[in-house]
Amino acid sequence: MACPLPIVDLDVLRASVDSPEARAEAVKTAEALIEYGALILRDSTVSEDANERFLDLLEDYFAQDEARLREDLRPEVHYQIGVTLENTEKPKCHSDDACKAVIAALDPAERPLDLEGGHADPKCRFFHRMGKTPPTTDFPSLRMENVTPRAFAATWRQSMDEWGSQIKQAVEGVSEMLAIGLGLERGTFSTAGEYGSHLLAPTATDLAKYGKEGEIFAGFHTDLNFLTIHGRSRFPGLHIWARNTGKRITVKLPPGCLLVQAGKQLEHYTGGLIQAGYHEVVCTRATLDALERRRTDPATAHRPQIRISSTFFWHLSSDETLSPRRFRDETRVSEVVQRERAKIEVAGGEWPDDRYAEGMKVGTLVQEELKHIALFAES
Ligand SMILES: O=C(O)CCC(=O)C(=O)O
Ligand SMILES: [Fe+2]
Repeated sequence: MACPLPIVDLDVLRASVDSPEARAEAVKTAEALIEYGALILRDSTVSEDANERFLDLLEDYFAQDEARLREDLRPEVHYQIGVTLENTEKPKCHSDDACKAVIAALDPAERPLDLEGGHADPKCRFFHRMGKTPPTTDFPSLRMENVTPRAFAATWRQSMDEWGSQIKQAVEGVSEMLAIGLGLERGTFSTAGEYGSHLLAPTATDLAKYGKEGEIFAGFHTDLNFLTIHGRSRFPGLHIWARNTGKRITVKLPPGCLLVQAGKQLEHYTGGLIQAGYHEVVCTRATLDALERRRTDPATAHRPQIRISSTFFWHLSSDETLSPRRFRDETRVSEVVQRERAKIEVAGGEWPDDRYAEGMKVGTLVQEELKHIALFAES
């Protein structure tokens, strides 16, 4: 299916938060996340050149020898900083009956590529933390210094922070538009995420090794954070599923645009009004065409054949308490929320008020989810 995702313009909100146009963009943001679990974002403060520089840096980093990459592994903190190598992170569906049921309910032609093999993903990752340290916390293991790779010591931090802070600001803008669109105070989510353990989290897939049509780079999954934002990748392959249509959507980002997706923290916060979006990354014909262009263009032929995603995971603060009941109470007069409730009721369904635990801390949710994806070793 071609890309039907709504395009939301953050510049409109920045120009004047009280204008009718800003209000319309805010409603569009909430509706897009309810309907598709994703949206395309325009934000003129995010520079495409900065994304390109970031992609170049990460290609060079992941082109290093494995021995050099291993210096940056931190399994003792569940890989939550530094590098994760290929075949470590597992797509959550392996260990989750609810996820398997989602796949079973899809039309066979719209299902993700087969996960039955139970393999971990061939993608690698680098985690660079971008959160503020909370003054007190029940989750002290989150206080960690970032890893600076040896060969890039002079410039790494500055380069990561340059791109990371641009997309962090963009995704915080989306959290504000979402709050307004849901009828909440503008700062509801941005304040709840003030001490979030935000992560710049690019993935890297070796296309020389895994560039075969049908290869799964990242198996069908949802993200465990609140909102995910991605800059453009040089290689297509990301598919998402909208909750209501059950159709696989091939994501095509127009130049200068970003992709935003809903994660598990947002799903829990809203008691399931917004659901974390399922997605996968696979090697398609289009991925291989992009690889062929890269191999044959003299300007890029010498560059590493590695697919980098410029991904950022925006979190709520770990000590924040999730209360779907409070959300329900605070949105009783929200037009968007009530319209959605009515739709569910007309369809004979019920609002899933008690499916999500009341009073769970965000940090606990994260730890539960990390166990599912094989990164959280019990100690
Ligand atoms: O590689 C991508 O484009 C997205 C990766 C992804 O889904 C993730 O990192 O959670
Ligand atoms: Fe993801």
